[in-house]
Amino acid sequence: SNDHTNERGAQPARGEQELPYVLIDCIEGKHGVYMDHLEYLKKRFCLITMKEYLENKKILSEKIRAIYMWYHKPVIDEELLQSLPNLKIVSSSGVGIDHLDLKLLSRFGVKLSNTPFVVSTDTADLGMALMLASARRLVEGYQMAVAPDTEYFPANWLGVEVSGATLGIVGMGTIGYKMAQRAKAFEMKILYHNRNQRNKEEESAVGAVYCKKIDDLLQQSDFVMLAVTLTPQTHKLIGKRELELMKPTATLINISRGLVVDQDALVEALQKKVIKAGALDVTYPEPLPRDHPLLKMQNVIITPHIGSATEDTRRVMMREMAESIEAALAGLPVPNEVPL
Ligand SMILES: O=C(O)[C@H](O)CO
Repeated sequence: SNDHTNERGAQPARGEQELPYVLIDCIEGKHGVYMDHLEYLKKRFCLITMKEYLENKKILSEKIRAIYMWYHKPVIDEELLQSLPNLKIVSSSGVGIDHLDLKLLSRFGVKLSNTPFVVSTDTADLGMALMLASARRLVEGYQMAVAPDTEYFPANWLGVEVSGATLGIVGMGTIGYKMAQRAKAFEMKILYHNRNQRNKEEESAVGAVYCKKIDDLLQQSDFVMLAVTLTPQTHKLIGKRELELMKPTATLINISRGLVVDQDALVEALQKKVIKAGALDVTYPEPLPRDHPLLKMQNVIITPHIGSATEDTRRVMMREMAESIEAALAGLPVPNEVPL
């Protein structure tokens, strides 16, 4: 796909500036960036796939100046960094950076950028969708509606009410706050737990009440929404003890990272009805092995890590990633730079 040419398919003419070399994986197939975006990228960069890089390491290693890390690929390790002496920036898609070793990047003097804000609206929308779908049993309802022998019994097809219920948001960052804005429109009572309390204006705009202790939030919420970043502090934040603090009628919704929850403890809590239901956009691993108990439970909904998966958002993400690379290579302030 790439013969180290510029957008017109020709080697740059003498005197014409060579496009900066950017390492990218997954430019084709179902994991790839969109074809029209690829055109956009090719106008700005000389794209080198991982395969091409490995085949022509000697020629390419000094030329590559940026990595376009689309959905955690290529995997960046010490060996790769060592082989790229002129690498200036890793531009990573999405908000989460738990797939990267920040200390390693900083040791190699490589900058990092992500796309933190553009994903928030869609991810909050998905949190809402999971909460509603779980509470109103949409997946089961669909299965019942399309079953060949279906019969409708209005009296025994019951979910739980979302409006007026208490939503506990764990992690009141950009996504958490957007969740609160949506939940307000659903007339929910909103509790939140966060490292730092939001200011009074922000709290009162959405009617959110701060719980300094996560335990208070867990005990009072009908829906617990996880919207924290995965860090050593939030790793398995929700375990057996926390699940037991939740109401037996409560639902756990996870739109952050699978590892924020002790998944074995969650399976057990759902099996034993310690909590009512789970709605998960994230698990570990992803996807789960096909025989995993979470895939067989009636009270669990799982989506395939699609928080930011709308066409519009993914397009903005791709563009922002390219802009961060251009800025870094031009020595300009890098939009969405992650401090290392
Ligand atoms: O962090 C994000 O933005 C998504 O989960 C994809 O990595």
